Amino acid sequence: MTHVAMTIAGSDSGGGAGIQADLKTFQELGVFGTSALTAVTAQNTLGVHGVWPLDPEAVTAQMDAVFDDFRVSAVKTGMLFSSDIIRAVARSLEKAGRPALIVDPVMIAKGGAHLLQREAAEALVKELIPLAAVVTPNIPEAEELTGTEIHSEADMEDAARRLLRMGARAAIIKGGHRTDERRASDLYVDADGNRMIFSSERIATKDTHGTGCTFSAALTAFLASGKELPEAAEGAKRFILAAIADGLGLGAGHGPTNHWAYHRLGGMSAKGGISVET
Ligand SMILES: Nc1ncnc2c1ncn2[C@@H]1O[C@H](COP(=O)(O)OP(=O)(O)OP(=O)(O)O)[C@@H](O)[C@H]1O
Ligand SMILES: Cc1ncc(COP(=O)(O)O)c(N)n1
Repeated sequence: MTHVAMTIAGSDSGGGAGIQADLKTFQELGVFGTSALTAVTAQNTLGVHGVWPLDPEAVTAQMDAVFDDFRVSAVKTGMLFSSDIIRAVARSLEKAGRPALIVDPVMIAKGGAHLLQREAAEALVKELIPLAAVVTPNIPEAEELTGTEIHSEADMEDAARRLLRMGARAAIIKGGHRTDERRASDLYVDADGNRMIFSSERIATKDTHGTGCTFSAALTAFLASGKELPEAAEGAKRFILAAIADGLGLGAGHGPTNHWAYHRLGGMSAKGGISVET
């Protein structure tokens, strides 16, 4: 059976993040990728050089066209840019019968460019988080969404539980930004009472452009192909670890990760590197 996933995200001309990272990741994991583009960015490993959002109507039309013709098993959101686009996305998802939704609340690119307008964080909380099977913020995004400061694992758990209270069925706070920590550890909680830490060694590299997009796309692909949370989260952690560890050395700035590394290393059978703590 062919599983179909959808990404609703911005285009990264540099190919390491956004819709390009998502579709490459879906393909690597054997899931047919469809998409709704929200914005075009002119971007390379050195930064974001321009952002052109699409009309919300164009986002709705893309989503409706796909939903009218395909059985989509899981949908992820990435860069949504404005509250108008967020509202359009939420309406289309409702119309489509609320498919399994992975919300990656993309806000600011590494170089500081705003991929979500400041005032749109509220729309994310009101319109999309309540529809989410899982929400996957990094530390600054979790702080912004929950109005808390995160300095420790306990702070990560508190923020994750706040996201559950906002209506998400599960939350993963990604620890990539805690560069003072020796390991890269992500905290998972869900509404069924599970709490886990997925952790790996922290690879010393500057090539981490698109790690968040790639992680959430892998999570989406595993969910689309029938895995349950939290097993899908463990798979996504393995995928991103392989992609970071087997870097490509492209570009002069923060280079992309290697989307084909996981497959090449033998997929889920490549057990090394990850620890799961409950
Ligand atoms: N240097 C690293 N070594 C190993 N794993 C990492 C490293 N940096 C990030 N990760 C992992 O990559 C995934 C994405 O995490 P991160 O917190 O970097 O997301 P993000 O901030 O959304 O991405 P980006 O910084 O590219 O915007 C998480 O599973 C995180 O633990
Ligand atoms: C179009 C687009 N979407 C998202 C990100 C952030 O990417 P990430 O947080 O995965 O590095 C990006 N740089 N560009």
